[in-house]
Amino acid sequence: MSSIKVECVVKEKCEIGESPVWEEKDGTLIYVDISGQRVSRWNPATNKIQSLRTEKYVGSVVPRKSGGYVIAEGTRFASVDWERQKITTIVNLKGEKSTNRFNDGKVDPAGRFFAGTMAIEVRPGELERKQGSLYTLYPNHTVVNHFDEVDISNGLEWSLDHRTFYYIDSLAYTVDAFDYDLSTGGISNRRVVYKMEKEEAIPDGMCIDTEGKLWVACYNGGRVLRIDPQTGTRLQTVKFPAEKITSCCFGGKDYSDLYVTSSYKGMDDAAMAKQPQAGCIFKVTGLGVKGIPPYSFAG
Ligand SMILES: O=C(O)[C@H](O)[C@@H](O)[C@H](O)[C@H](O)CO
Ligand SMILES: [Zn+2]
Repeated sequence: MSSIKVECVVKEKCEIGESPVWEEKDGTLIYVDISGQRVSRWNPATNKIQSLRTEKYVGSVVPRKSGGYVIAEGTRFASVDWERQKITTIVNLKGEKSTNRFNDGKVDPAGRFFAGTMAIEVRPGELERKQGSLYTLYPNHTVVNHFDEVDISNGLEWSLDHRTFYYIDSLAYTVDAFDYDLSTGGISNRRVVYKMEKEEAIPDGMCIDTEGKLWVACYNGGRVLRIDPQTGTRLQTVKFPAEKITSCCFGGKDYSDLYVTSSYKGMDDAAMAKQPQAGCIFKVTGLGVKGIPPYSFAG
């Protein structure tokens, strides 16, 4: 039995930390602070953080094959030239309400950037329902809207054989699956693969391990679950000293550490005093499983 250790490694807090991605070539972790409006890059070797301010709320950041990053920010996809610290619009969403914003996103195994939207929250979890959509930015910069009526578009992942797309609309309290057509990026045949239990609260970001199991961040649940999407069962629970756990990714040597983001937005002084590490990024070691390298946007 391995011994699991949870440690707060990024102490500079995020209001809403999200979208962690491990960069193998530099040994760095990129992530966003959604409402803090920044994209950040943390180097564990030096413990230095570089940040770039965004104009609007930034839902997610992904690596780009040609260098730099792509972000889903406000209602646009934009490229980030990290060297020059410059953000440039790739495409603005057409027909998206200005009261919406991008949330979580991830690149598929063919280099397409999937990201969804939601209404801007009045307070965490309080928002106009069914306003969001799921989009894909293709490498040729066309944008496809897959479906709308989403409450809070969140975690995305692909099965190891690339034939299934996993997706979370948070307020459905489920993890869903679609058949995935890797050649076109098309999705079909939606079904539920996991239903959250009450104390697991709101499903948020997620990632996959090399055994095809999903790690699901539980917002207001202070935990990450390992679930088996084949059987719909929970295999493991890892708890954190912060309730608002937002997302996770594998990283570090051989992708054997789990990096977990969190949020302190909406917490009062009493809650902050009880959870002084809310907003940190945690590292979980000793899980005995590994993740897979992230994909990069191909356009
Ligand atoms: O982290 C995210 O994906 C959203 O941007 C957050 O705002 C929370 O999910 C939300 O507040 C939960 O209700
Ligand atoms: Zn999220």
